[in-house]
Amino acid sequence: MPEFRVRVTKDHLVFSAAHFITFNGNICERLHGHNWRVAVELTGPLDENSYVFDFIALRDATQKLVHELDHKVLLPLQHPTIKVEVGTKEVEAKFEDRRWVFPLEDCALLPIANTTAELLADWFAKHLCEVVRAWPGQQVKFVQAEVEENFGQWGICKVEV
Ligand SMILES: Nc1nc2c(c(=O)[nH]1)N=C([C@H](O)[C@H](O)COP(=O)(O)OP(=O)(O)OP(=O)(O)O)CN2
Repeated sequence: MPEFRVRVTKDHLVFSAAHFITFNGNICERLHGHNWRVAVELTGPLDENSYVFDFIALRDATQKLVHELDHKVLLPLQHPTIKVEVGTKEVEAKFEDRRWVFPLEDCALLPIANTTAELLADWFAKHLCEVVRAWPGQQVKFVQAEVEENFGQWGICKVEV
């Protein structure tokens, strides 16, 4: 049996956002930004339209997620050492003796452990999985999301539906 996939990537599937990650234990980056590009791919059999999944529906669902992150500060809610406290108007992030305060509306509060390209791809893939699962008649097997942090540097996550 041939394997079928659909893939969507567009010039507008890009979000400009700020973040900082930790790596190698306790090294914490300075706050900085990227123009992150997103591509998504679904694998599965063909339906009665000879589609794996409608490109348009996949594009629009991905665009909604991109919009949630665009022009935001990306903050990880499950980081072991970056502590994020969400107030009514502001968000405070602390790492060791460093502290950042942002307006609440400027933040994307993400249930992930670090804002790496890989974990952002995981966030996209899991949200798209929910969209796909709710789609009538779909038989998609895998959802893959790819996030490019800088030119040619992609984090990729593939999840089973
Ligand atoms: N596998 C991963 N490796 C790295 C990630 C990641 O998410 N997954 N992230 C980073 C940092 O966030 C870093 O900021 C990457 O940004 P980049 O601009 O590519 O790195 P530079 O500091 O070298 O910036 P230049 O503008 O290219 O000098 C690192 N690794």
